[in-house]
Amino acid sequence: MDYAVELNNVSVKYGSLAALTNIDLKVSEGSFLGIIGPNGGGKTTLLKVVLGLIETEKGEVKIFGNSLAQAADKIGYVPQISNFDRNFPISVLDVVLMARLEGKLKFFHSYQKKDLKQAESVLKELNLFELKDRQIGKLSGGQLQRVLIARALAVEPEILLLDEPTANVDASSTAEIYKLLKKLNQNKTIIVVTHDMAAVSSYFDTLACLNQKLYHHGDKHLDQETTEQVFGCPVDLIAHGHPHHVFAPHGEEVNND
Ligand SMILES: Nc1ncnc2c1ncn2[C@@H]1O[C@H](COP(=O)(O)OP(=O)(O)OP(=O)(O)O)[C@@H](O)[C@H]1O
Repeated sequence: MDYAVELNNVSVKYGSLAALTNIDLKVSEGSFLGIIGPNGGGKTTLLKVVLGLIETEKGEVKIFGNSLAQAADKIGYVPQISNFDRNFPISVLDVVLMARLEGKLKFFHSYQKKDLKQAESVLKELNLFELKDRQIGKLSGGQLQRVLIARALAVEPEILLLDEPTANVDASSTAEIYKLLKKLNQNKTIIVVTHDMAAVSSYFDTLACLNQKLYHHGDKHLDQETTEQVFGCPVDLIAHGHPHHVFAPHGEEVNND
């Protein structure tokens, strides 16, 4: 069986800094994978490797069994909101439409009717249609995050990669975004980089822990030893509570006291 995403022995260096070392990661089609790890642990780098945005020092990346070059149009990417210029004078609809042009930005290329139709359909699906003419600087954090998800969906991807999709949004928008992702997961493989431990316990079906090396990939119940290895510090520093309490699935809270 081909995996949606497969990394075999992948290493990445920035100059002399090893960002990823010997990563083996196999993500089954239909997974909802959360990637956690400390700041600077290589999470964004890993997403960029899957997108083919950075060269690996060694190793192999496959998307549905094919090379990246053959599969680039199967992947949608939602970047960290902090990397997005909110002051850019552009409307919600334009942000989503621009995704349809990427990769084919040639002279004389213009939007076709089907581009507009797809962009509008995605905006409707995400309850954003009434905001389509609004300048992106005038959106709330949660709305902007959903616009960036709409942008990624406009290319009709089979795999969706998201980098910290709830970092700048309030609790109710966070729940709304994860519910949306869960719905999208019905027909897409989803990979999310996050620091949101509550989301890990409630929404993801598998978990990967990254700190230059991949310390864990599998179910979302982490033992204390692995967590300390990954984060290099006592777990409650990062989870604000008892780790098993935090990682227990919804409705099955474990009391470690
Ligand atoms: N373009 C770059 N040039 C040089 N070093 C880089 C570059 N991008 C990232 N790094 C370094 O590589 C390491 C991994 O960075 P990366 O952004 O992948 O980590 P991360 O886990 O996503 O971090 P965070 O949780 O803080 O977003 C860090 O030490 C970072 O400083």
